[in-house]
Amino acid sequence: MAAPQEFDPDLAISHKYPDTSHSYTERDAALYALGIGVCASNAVDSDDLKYVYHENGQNHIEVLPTYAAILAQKSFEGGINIPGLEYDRRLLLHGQQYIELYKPFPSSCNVQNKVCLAGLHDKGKAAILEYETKTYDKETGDLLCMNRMTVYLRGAGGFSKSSKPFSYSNYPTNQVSTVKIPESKPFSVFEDHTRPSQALLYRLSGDYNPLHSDPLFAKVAGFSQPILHGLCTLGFAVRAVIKCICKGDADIIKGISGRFLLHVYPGETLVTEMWLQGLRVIYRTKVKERNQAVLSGYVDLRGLTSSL
Ligand SMILES: CCCCCCCCCCCCC/C=C/C(=O)SCCNC(=O)CCNC(=O)[C@H](O)C(C)(C)COP(=O)(O)OP(=O)(O)OC[C@H]1O[C@@H](n2cnc3c(N)ncnc32)[C@H](O)[C@@H]1OP(=O)(O)O
Repeated sequence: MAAPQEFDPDLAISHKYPDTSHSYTERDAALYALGIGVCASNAVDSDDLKYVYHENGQNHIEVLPTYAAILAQKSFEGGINIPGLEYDRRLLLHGQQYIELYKPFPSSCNVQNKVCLAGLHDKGKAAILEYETKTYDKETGDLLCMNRMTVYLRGAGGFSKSSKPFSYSNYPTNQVSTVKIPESKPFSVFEDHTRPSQALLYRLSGDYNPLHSDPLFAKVAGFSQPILHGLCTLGFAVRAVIKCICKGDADIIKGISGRFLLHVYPGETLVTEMWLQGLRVIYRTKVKERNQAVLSGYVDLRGLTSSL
């Protein structure tokens, strides 16, 4: 058997990832919307219906801003590959997601992704990888969105060659996803229910990691049952912001950031608290049954709706 390759973080950073292309249709966008709870408790909700149905003669269905993360994840369908880094794929967790939105998404589109490794950190007990993906409309060449996905690889740290832990990032520190939760009463609170089958529905949008569907795999990964995709929880949280702060107008969202603090089990109730600070909405999502915070972050707006 060949000896494991020694991991060289500098080599990993300089590794070039190939561009990838894919297309999506209205059906993909609607399936995604259903996967993050759209219309689940009210099939005629006026804020929700436009994401799954051509209401009132609407020509196209609308695409939710968090669909940006699905566009980026398509580049990782073969799994995460970082040259020379050995890791147990069962111990991989989604740590953070950062999204910049430049244009509303067409209801169907051919897109091209350009990917690079934007960050790599040795946390001793874990390695943290940050992948930046820029997604372009292939026909017009327009940049639609940028995602930075943070992957937390339990058990894969300890690769630093000096006593100072290896840490590299190619972006400004003010874009990190940790937020200070205000001590004041939230501006708005929204409660929503995930279903026991939520992850089984959500995975059809492209993340087929068995952590979210296979009981045995989930146990080996350290969970009593399959857990919800982090991006599904993020989708629920941003829907709460769209409903309570944007008054249904998702086009006013220009940026989204979230840090996954704890796993969610499908079927649990999500309570999202929101605080308005200028054009930034700070949010925190808790699982009601366990009274534990599972996600926190912010949503940046282009402006406020006049009804607020
Ligand atoms: C494998 C095949 C896949 C194929 C599928 C195709 C797609 C592939 C690409 C997609 C990749 C995403 C896959 C999606 C997976 C999921 O959705 S998993 C579910 C969502 N995520 C979670 O449920 C994780 C919830 N969070 C936690 O459980 C914990 O926060 C943690 C991540 C385990 C960390 O906890 P802990 O080990 O106790 O950390 P600490 O001791 O507090 O901190 C250590 C350092 O790490 C930093 N850190 C902590 N948490 C995070 C985080 N969430 N994100 C980023 N960084 C984090 C922390 O700051 C510490 O650093 P220092 O401060 O420098 O010490």
